[in-house]
Amino acid sequence: METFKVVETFVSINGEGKKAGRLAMFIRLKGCNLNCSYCDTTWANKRNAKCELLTAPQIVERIKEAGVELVTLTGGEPLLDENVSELIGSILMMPKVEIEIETNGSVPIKYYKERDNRLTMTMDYKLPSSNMEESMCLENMEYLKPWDVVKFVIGSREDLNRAKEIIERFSLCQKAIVYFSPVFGKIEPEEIVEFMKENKLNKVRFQIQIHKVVWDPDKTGV
Ligand SMILES: C[S@@+](CC[C@H](N)C(=O)[O-])C[C@H]1O[C@@H](n2cnc3c(N)ncnc32)[C@H](O)[C@@H]1O
Ligand SMILES: Nc1nc2[nH]cc(C(=O)O)c2c(=O)[nH]1
Ligand code: SF4
Ligand SMILES: [Mg+2]
Repeated sequence: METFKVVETFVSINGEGKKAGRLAMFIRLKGCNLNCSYCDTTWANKRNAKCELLTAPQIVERIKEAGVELVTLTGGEPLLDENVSELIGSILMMPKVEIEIETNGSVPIKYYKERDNRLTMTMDYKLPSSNMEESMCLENMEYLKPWDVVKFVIGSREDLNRAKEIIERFSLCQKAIVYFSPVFGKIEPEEIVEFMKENKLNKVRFQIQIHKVVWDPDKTGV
């Protein structure tokens, strides 16, 4: 049976996205195809990162034991694993369980177009300060569902202007739920709110990663 490279599993409150504040079981898969300037999980992307090789039924068992109703599949980049749809299918077999996938915007999401709102894509659009913008898969914008999230993680004024451009170019606020969030500690959060006010971004939601306020920002497993 296929196995998945799991660098950590833990239960915490979800600190990001539209399900923020709710208890969630986090499944973090190893490895990433990007190298964002601000990445807070570079340890999980290293070739020699320690991981467990777990089958889909083993992961499902962990979720059942934890007794949570929300699963956040993250990484690294979770959609890089060629068998990930098998894992997603197994998790969705559990009645009541919802799954949210944190994906970096560079991997096609069109393969998941037959889905309902128990499967949410929380997709980044990587802005100039990440140094990864050229890797974005723009075709993904056509496969967003109304319950999906597009997240702009902002580190500079240039990022703010670019985010606005992209929102307009792809009518993103009509297609999905849009968030602006600061690169932690890199930009005054107030500057983002001022930009939203100046530009009347009524449909954009502002968010700060909750877990970095509750715990030490460098702590893993929370
Ligand atoms: C660690 S990534 C893993 C999932 C996927 N690789 C991605 O980038 O979406 C999860 C989320 O954390 C965000 N993130 C990473 N480092 C951050 C930082 N220093 N400040 C704010 N958000 C950060 C990413 O932009 C992404 O939205
Ligand atoms: N509490 C908590 N919430 C999160 N939401 C998304 C996370 C991620 O690393 O993808 C994350 C995380 O690492 N911790
Ligand atoms: S895509 Fe996600 S995991 Fe990969 S380097 Fe960027 S923030 Fe980190
Ligand atoms: Mg995180």
